[in-house]
Amino acid sequence: MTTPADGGRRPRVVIDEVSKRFTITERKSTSTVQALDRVSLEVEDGEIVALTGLSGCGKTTLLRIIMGLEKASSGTVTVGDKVVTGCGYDRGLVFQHAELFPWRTALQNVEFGLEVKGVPADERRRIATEKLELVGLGNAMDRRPDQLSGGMKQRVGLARALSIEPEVLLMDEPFGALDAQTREGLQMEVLRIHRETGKTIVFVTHDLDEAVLLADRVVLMAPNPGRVDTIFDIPIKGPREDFFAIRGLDEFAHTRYAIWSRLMAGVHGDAPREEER
Ligand SMILES: Nc1ncnc2c1ncn2[C@@H]1O[C@H](COP(=O)(O)OP(=O)(O)OP(=O)(O)O)[C@@H](O)[C@H]1O
Repeated sequence: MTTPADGGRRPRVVIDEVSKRFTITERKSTSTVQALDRVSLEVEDGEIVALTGLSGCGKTTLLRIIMGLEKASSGTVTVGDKVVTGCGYDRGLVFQHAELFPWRTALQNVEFGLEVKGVPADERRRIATEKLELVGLGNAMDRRPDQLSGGMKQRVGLARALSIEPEVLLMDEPFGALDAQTREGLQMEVLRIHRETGKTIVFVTHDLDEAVLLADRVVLMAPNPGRVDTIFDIPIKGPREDFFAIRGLDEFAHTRYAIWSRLMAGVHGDAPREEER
């Protein structure tokens, strides 16, 4: 790890040998699932990292441990200079479904996290308005969730996560439930917001296009037990918003193919563990 003492940049998130075992009780029998096995990963300040891999490889569990919603069985997660022991305002989470309060307007939903944080009313309104404008919902702030499209609800969820000014934005398949066009619009929004705010972003996706289009690095995980299989550096430099142009690049096709091949090797059971290679 680099530290300020040696002149290097300090990683924003350090995941150190994190393991997670769940105990499952079904009828009269008890079994355990090794959801994560000694996962280590460092995420640089301002970096975008995608977690991908087969169903059940522990992506959501890892994200929830970073968020502090789940406790690791062993190992630690450090965000900034603090070891994670629970939820905190330094991290914001966007879920696959925005989970908005149906009786509150978009503005009031975004204000909710700020209310919990104890921010005074006028300040809450100012911040919530600013974040809704940032995600392009300046004209729909007074609508309730049943008056918003799926994409608009996700934008409210994004604004809500950003309103507490987290250092790290965590997103669990944030666009997985949206149609292709809406999804692409939101992907571009995330890149624009990242350019404007410089937030560190860790997101879970099953969509390899999304992973390669948005991320600086893609972490491919493998199941049984959940672990890091391979980390891919994305060699596409410069602005990413022109998805049409990016998809036409050789680097895009090659990297996507490399991740897909490795993923398929796991599906067919011929992917040795890192230490066995
Ligand atoms: N609360 C829980 N109790 C018991 N087992 C759990 C719990 N949460 C997750 N698991 C198990 O841990 C493993 C990893 O689950 P997790 O949801 O993290 O995987 P995932 O990679 O996000 O899957 P998917 O891509 O299908 O969403 C799975 O075997 C799952 O059944």
